[in-house]
Amino acid sequence: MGIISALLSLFLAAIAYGGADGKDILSSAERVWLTNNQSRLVLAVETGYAPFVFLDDKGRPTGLAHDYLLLIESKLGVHFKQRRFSSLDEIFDKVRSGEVQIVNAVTNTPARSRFLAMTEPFISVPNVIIVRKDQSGAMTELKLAGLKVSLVKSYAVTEHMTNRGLQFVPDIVPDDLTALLNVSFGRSDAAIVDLATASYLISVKGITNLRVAGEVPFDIRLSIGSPIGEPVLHSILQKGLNAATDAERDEIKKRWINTSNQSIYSNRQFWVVLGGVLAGALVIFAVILVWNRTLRQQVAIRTDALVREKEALRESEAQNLALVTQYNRELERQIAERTAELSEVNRKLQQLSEIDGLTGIANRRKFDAELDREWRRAIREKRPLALLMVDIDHFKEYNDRYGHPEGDRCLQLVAEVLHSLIQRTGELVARYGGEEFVVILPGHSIQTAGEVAEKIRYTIEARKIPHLGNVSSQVLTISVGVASMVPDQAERPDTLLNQADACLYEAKREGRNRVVTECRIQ
Ligand SMILES: Nc1nc2c(ncn2[C@@H]2O[C@H](COP(=O)(O)OP(=O)(O)OP(=O)(O)O)[C@@H](O)[C@H]2O)c(=O)[nH]1
Repeated sequence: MGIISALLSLFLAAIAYGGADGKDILSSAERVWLTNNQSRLVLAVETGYAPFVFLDDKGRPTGLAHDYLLLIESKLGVHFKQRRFSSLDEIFDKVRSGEVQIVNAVTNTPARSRFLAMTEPFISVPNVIIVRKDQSGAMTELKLAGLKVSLVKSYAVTEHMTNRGLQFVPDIVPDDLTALLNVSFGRSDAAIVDLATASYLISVKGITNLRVAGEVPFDIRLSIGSPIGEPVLHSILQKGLNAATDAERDEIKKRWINTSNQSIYSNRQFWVVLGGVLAGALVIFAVILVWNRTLRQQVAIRTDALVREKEALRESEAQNLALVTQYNRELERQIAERTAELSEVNRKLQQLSEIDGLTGIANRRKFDAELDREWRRAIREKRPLALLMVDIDHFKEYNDRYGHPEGDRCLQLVAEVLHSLIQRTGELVARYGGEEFVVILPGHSIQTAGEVAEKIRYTIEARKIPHLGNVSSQVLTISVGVASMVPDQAERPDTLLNQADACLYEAKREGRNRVVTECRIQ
């Protein structure tokens, strides 16, 4: 039954583990043992031993030693149960009580070797001398003489340094960070801290003024410990550790220990990166230059096109303006022409409206307006205004005997005579209606007006125009009524008109062919 169980375990272990090359690094017995005991194996995880083993921001175990343990787990094809502890002393207690079987970051000492079996050290970290950057030169243990040096209490390296009879002034501090800060703030001249811890704390805490100045000949050598009573486990852990390749070890080391205490400028990778960055910058610069030039060319082309468009627009506007100006001038000329024509037409219309169509002298409308004007002027100037009223004698007889057209010619003849005799400024001859004419004589007294009237009468008679109907003389004659007065505001032009008309009536009554200047209004 025992043999069957062992074979089954071996079979299950073979199924559970599948190495990359298909070979198990453990012996069959070890694999069986591991499979049977894996559930009781507990890995102690120390939570505050940075950078070797500690908890990250999210509370997950991490660190250099933890990475080694993960690597070993991968090599062995197992996953150990974990328990967390805040101190190594606590872990040792649990090892002694059998609750912890694996301690993954522990330095071998004679005391510890009494209950822990240690693997070969998987990492050896030098203890280094840390100084401020403003302290130049390399450091050795001997050069520490006379300087104040911070060392961490109960560290093996502290015991080592104090037992060497060196002439420095020891400053014992509780932890690595205090030692580093003492140097950073000038409270100590130097600190002895392992390179991994120094590198980790300087980076994480952002301490920028420290540098590694040298080493002390005492390394930290970390091993994986297992209870002294578990030799198979010790062998398994050692085999897992042995399976780690140099490349894997280097990778873990690089991840946690910054060895670039030398100048960054001596780092080839730095120059490669710098070269790459510079080359990239050069390419970007060239691209920007080309782009810039292309943009400038495009801007120049576009600007040129815009200038040409603007010029064309300006020319077009100028042409349009010239056309509009020319058109406006032509319009203005035509308007002026039309206005002049209209003025002329209006003037002619005005004239026509004031001229008698048959005789060509002023008509009744013109006469009324002129009489009114001269009446007011006479009032203003207090001068006399005279009026002649002329009527052809027996004109009905003339028409009847010679015909109406001949009558018209007779009227035209009388008008012509009147017009030829009445020429002075302000004087006016008008056809009053039918065969009656009127003459306005501004400034004439009744006497001078009578003289003018007589001259007219005489001239007409002297023409000897045959008028057989005019029984007394057989020629065309006229009768004239004359009136003259100095008008005043109280009177109207009708007064003068009525007076002249009354005199004309008197002339007719007295036998015609005569001038009457004095009469009474009936
Ligand atoms: N041919 C012509 N005759 C006109 C015109 N206007 C008026 N007459 C005529 O003039 C005449 C006036 O006649 P009457 O008023 O009787 O006066 P008269 O014959 O001149 O008589 P007395 O004035 O008393 O001497 C009428 O026969 C009208 O027909 C006109 O434009 N042309």
